[in-house]
Amino acid sequence: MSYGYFGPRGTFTQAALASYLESNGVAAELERSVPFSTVPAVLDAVMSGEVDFGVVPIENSVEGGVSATLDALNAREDLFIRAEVLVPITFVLAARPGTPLESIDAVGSHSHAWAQVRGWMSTNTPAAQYVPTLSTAAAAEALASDDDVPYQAAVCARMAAETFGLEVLAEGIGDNASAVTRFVVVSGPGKLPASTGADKTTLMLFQHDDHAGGLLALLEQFAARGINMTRLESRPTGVAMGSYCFSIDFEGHLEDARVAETLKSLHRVAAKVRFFGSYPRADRRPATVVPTATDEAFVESQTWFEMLRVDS
Ligand SMILES: O=C(O)C(=O)C[C@]1(C(=O)O)C=C[C@@H](O)C=C1
Repeated sequence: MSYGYFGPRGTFTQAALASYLESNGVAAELERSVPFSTVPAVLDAVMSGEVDFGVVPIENSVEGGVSATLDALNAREDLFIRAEVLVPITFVLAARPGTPLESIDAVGSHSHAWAQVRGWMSTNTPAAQYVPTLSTAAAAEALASDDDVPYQAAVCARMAAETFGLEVLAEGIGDNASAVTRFVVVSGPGKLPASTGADKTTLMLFQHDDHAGGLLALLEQFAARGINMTRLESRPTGVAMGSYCFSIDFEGHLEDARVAETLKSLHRVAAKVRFFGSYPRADRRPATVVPTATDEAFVESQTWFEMLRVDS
């Protein structure tokens, strides 16, 4: 199997891939994995078959959904999430060896990373301008190799600073010490990972039109079948101002009766349902299923219904 990730070397995404490979007993595959400089490039490589799996960030506990990933997944057909990985995010401020903190007037990093260190930066380098880069590690790589970069420091992972020979000026600079980013392992069509009892499913829902109660009509399908959602985000469809679709993660697997029933109902109610897969939860936390939403409860109600036909 071959793996691509949002690179270059030293991104948090590479750390997520390393953790995924290790937990699957194939840590050595990291050496052969291929970095791509943007999320769309990772997904294109999966679609073209250049790599079998791609790893991209999808959600951060401080900044929320990674729009670049949600939109890029949406813009491509036949991509499915096969696994998720959680990585604790600890940022360092790195610079070329010998750079004094006081001399820094511009800092490069990924926009998601910058948003997570804003407080520390405004206290410790109040004059520093932000320069956006493609990833945290891209900021570190360019700083180490290019004399013309318009910044003197990068916000990145310690691994990126070490990989590119930068000095760590400060560490643990995130405003929220418990920040976590969730990454997903994506592949083309294939076998759905087996149900484990601790799974998540990801969908994108499209409405027929914008009307009062439109989102409620979609959401009540989940509520009525006892399904707990873990993320809900609206994204512009790009068709017209005010036209939105909804990206949703929820507890459960396609093989669970309550999920199957919900999907069938959503197919009736929504203009379009994109199914991005069911996969094991990284934290292995079992789904909360109320007694009225278990597989047995659904089988029992189906049996009752069949009996009505026979007995009446
Ligand atoms: O730039 C990186 O290192 C990434 O892996 C991307 C990314 C993100 O998109 O959220 C991942 C984790 C951090 O929260 C900051 C940046």
